[in-house]
Amino acid sequence: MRHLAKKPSVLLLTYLVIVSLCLIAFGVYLSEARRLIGADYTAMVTDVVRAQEDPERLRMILDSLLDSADSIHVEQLNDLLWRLPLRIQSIKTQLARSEIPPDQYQPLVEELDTINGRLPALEEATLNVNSDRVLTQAESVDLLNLGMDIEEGLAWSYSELNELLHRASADQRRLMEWLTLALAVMLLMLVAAIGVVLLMLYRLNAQREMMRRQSRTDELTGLRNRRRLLEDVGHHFQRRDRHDSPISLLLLDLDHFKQINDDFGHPVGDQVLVAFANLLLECSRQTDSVARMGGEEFAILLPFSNSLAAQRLAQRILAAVREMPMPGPAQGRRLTVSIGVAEAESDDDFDGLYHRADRRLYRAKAQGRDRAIG
Ligand SMILES: Nc1nc2c(ncn2[C@@H]2O[C@H](COP(=O)(O)OP(=O)(O)OP(=O)(O)O)[C@@H](O)[C@H]2O)c(=O)[nH]1
Repeated sequence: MRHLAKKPSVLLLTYLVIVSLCLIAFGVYLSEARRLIGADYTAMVTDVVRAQEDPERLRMILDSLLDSADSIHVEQLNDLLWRLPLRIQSIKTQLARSEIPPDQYQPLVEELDTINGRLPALEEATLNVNSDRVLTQAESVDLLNLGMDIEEGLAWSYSELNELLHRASADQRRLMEWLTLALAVMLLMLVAAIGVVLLMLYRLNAQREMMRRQSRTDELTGLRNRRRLLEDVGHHFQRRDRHDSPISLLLLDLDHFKQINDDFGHPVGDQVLVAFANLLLECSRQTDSVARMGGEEFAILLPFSNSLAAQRLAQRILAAVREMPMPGPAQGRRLTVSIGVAEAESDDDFDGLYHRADRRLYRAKAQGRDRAIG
């Protein structure tokens, strides 16, 4: 992931590939789903099951007719002969509209057409049958043979058709299952792709935020650096202009810090700087901006504080530094700080305020250090 995050072009490419796959899969799903919606096998199966009763009924009617040439049997036969072509035509139409490949049902259709073509012969053979005219033995055998041929043809066609429809229906169900699975996988991929992109955005954002924080933080002490202090200054001076509230600045410089470095080494000097930074945070308020300006020079910007409040803070810091426990080898060494204090005048900008505080810091050094001049 970290590896990928370094290569936005690879990420973009990966994302595009995933999205393209999703779109292709979705397109296939749409076309297949549309194709399948047209095939209503349930209705066809119902029709065929009903049609399967026809050959049985034909056999029964013919048996009855050969037993007794009653006009009711002739009527029943005529009714069936009228319905059979309609049924055959309806099934052919439904097959033509279905998604079943024609080569699979063509032999059945041909058989049904043949049967359809033989129905008039059956009708003709029973045309003159009535209670006054009994069929001869030869006529009865012909009628029976013709009837059995038709009956067997119908039974075979409908049974094959029934099986074909069940196969097609099972294929349809299987395809729907695959399509549903494909859709689920596609959605998962989409969700994963979006997740990856969001995660990357989050990481990028976190990195940018960390870099922004680092660029405005002093690495050693964790205090604000000069850049961050100048940002705060802009903000506080704007507020001062709106509300006419005072702003003061403390510039602090550790006394003879070079000596600490020389006597105990640079790492101990670093520890002293960190301890001093913590002390400044403890002495100041949340709203104050405590910054390390560089080396052993620090600044505290005090919004809503006049010179008197700033002097009081400076005195507190002077006292606290004198008492500050020194790290490890420097224990027992006394640390002091010199402070320049200034309050912004009404037409002051930050440069003016800074220079006044800096001149006073210089004077504090010149007058023997370990003091604040305001
Ligand atoms: N340990 C440490 N020392 C630093 C760092 N930055 C600056 N210094 C040292 O701070 C010392 C500053 O010395 P000077 O400018 O002579 O000031 P000083 O010794 O404090 O004397 P006065 O300011 O005149 O009281 C130098 O020795 C720098 O090397 C830092 O990050 N860590």
